[in-house]
Amino acid sequence: MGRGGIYYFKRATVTYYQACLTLARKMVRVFALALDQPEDAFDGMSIFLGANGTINFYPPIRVSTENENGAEDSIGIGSHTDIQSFTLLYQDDVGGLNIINLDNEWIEATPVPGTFIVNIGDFLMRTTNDRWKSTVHRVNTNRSEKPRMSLPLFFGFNLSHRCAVLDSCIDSEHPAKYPPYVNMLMNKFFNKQTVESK
Ligand SMILES: O=C(O)CCC(=O)C(=O)O
Ligand SMILES: [Fe+2]
Repeated sequence: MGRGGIYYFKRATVTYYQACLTLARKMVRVFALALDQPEDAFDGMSIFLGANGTINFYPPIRVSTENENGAEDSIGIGSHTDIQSFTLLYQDDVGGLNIINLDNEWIEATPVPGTFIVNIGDFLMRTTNDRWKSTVHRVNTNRSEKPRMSLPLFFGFNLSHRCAVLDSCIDSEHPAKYPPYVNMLMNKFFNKQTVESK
């Protein structure tokens, strides 16, 4: 890519990122209503937020090889949940993303043109007292002919936000499972500092 290419790449990336943020800020209003909260309940938490975007590239791996343990080598992403509030995930048409459904089975998240996948993250799961579950997902080795790309935007509430389980997610059968807490990313950062300074 020449220098001009980098310029257009940056411009397209920033434009995409900003459009995702605009969409995400609209989505938190839908989420608030769905959780029986005032529409603007999350607005103030979505200002100085931690929102990271990445571009994931999965090269095609046509030849299957074994590592020293006899297991098949893989290049993908192991099963995990995203830690922020939610993820807006664009994937191209190659496929390979799997999620665990409510029956605890791995299923394909088959690409649907013109759509995003929305993965609930751990932070929103805690905020909703586990009413909304963070999605366990993984990406398999790309065995297709062509490279795969995905663009996740991990949308988190304000890093300093001290958040409690929403009152609308608590009742006599569902007492609050979590004490008030500061945004997890911040906690993670502090924990890391503490461990490293020991
Ligand atoms: O590539 C994908 O479809 C998912 C990527 C992902 O799970 C992640 O970056 O956290
Ligand atoms: Fe993920």
